[in-house]
Amino acid sequence: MDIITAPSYEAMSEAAANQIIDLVKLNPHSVLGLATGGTPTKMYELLIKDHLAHHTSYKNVTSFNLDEYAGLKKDHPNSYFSYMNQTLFMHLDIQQQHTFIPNGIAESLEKECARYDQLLQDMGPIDLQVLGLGENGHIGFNEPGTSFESETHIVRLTESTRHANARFFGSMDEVPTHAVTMGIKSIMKAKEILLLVSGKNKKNALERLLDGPVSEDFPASILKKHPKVKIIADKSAYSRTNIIA
Ligand SMILES: O=P(O)(O)OC[C@H]1O[C@](O)(CO)[C@@H](O)[C@@H]1O
Repeated sequence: MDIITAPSYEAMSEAAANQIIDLVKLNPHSVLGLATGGTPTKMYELLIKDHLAHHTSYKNVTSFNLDEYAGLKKDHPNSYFSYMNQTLFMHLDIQQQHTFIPNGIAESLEKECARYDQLLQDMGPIDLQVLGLGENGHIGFNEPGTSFESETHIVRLTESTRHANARFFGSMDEVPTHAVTMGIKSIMKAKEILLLVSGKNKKNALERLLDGPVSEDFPASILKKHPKVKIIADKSAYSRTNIIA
């Protein structure tokens, strides 16, 4: 794993956006794995800015999102479908039919998981997977204890994850209890992984990732086994090195 420290959240986001822009310019048919949450929002803003200023085109790009809450309609303001549309897709020339997000209101979530795995198999592998890091080490919605062999599956969210995400909802009661997420095995199939870590509340998780053992108790630790992982952390999340992005 390579780790780069950026002096600020903005610099971290810029380094991440540049990596995506370079990839899409090099291969306009790239398959991107995308994350939601607070961490990548600035990166998405910078992708839009670049698209408007320099016309980087996404019309042949395919994207797969990591996860979606179970039980939220697509047009719910807190669904990851809404998040992706508003934060990124509607501002780019990406084709909606090339953007994939698990359907959290499918009649059978089990069948939805199988459908998503099939799509990943048919259209993958993902060229670049963007990840955020949960305070408890989750990646996607793969909570501690998830099998490293997992593919897309339904998860019961931990109280700590629901609590961390309650800031996006009116109250804790409104935060869904379950989600559909790409599994660890699916994430590990990506050719390249970009893990973004920002803020002091992620400091312990990042230290545990770097110093701790590879264990299902801490899902992100599996990234140590991937051949091509870059971590970009801002200074408040990691201050051990002075390599600047
Ligand atoms: O970027 P945040 O909001 O801290 O979230 C970290 C991770 O947690 C999730 O929001 C899932 O809980 C991921 O989508 C994200 O990558």
